[in-house]
Amino acid sequence: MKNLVQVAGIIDAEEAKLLSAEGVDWLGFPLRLPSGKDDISESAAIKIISTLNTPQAGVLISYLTDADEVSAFCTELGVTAVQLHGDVEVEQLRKLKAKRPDLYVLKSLVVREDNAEELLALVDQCADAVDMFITDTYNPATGAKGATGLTHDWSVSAELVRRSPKPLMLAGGLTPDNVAAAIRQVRPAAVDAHTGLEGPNGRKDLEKTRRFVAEARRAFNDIEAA
Ligand SMILES: O=C(O)c1ccccc1NCC(=O)[C@H](O)[C@H](O)COP(=O)(O)O
Repeated sequence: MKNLVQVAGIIDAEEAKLLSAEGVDWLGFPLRLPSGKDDISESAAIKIISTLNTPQAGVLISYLTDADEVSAFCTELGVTAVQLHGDVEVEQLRKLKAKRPDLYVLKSLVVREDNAEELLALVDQCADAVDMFITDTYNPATGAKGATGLTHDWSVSAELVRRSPKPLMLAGGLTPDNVAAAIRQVRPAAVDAHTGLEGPNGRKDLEKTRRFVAEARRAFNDIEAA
């Protein structure tokens, strides 16, 4: 799996249609968030996911940590990929892969000021139990681990790419203006954006999405050719 573009935080069918038309590969649905403030209902997400055609896919973004619960929720939603954003134990990751070999499992690595060594150790520990890692940015002011709109030190993500035997998706504060530079520095297999593609009304903006996809594709091509 490489050169993939994901956009997260889908709020309705109209937004999903816009993203699909602009060539976004994976659509991320954050659901059952600890805040209790999901942007979309589960029934609306199920409807949208049922309209997506392979290789396009819907991805559950979740803080669930129990393999059985994750598996059941993925079945309910009809997703083939799940992004685990919580502190999931490696045993649960192994259990999930054993139970659901059909499910593409992404494990988040949330980058803080001083946790690079911890994340490198996590990669060593979990790599056999996941299909992909995703780096994201911690916001110390709010405690948020996702959709912060903040970039992190990309040299940490680049080091994680070099260390990981599994592909890595880069997220955290990516926009049409910085995604190409991020790809050139980090050399990830995939990129993801959420708030950086929103307009003032909080919906994904057509021009930002179009530019993000074009810039990402161009940079992926460049690093492949180099
Ligand atoms: O997208 C969310 O609403 C979300 C909420 C809580 C945890 C994770 C979440 N999303 C994970 C993602 O893949 C986001 O796109 C990622 O955090 C990047 O967001 P942004 O920095 O706004 O581009």
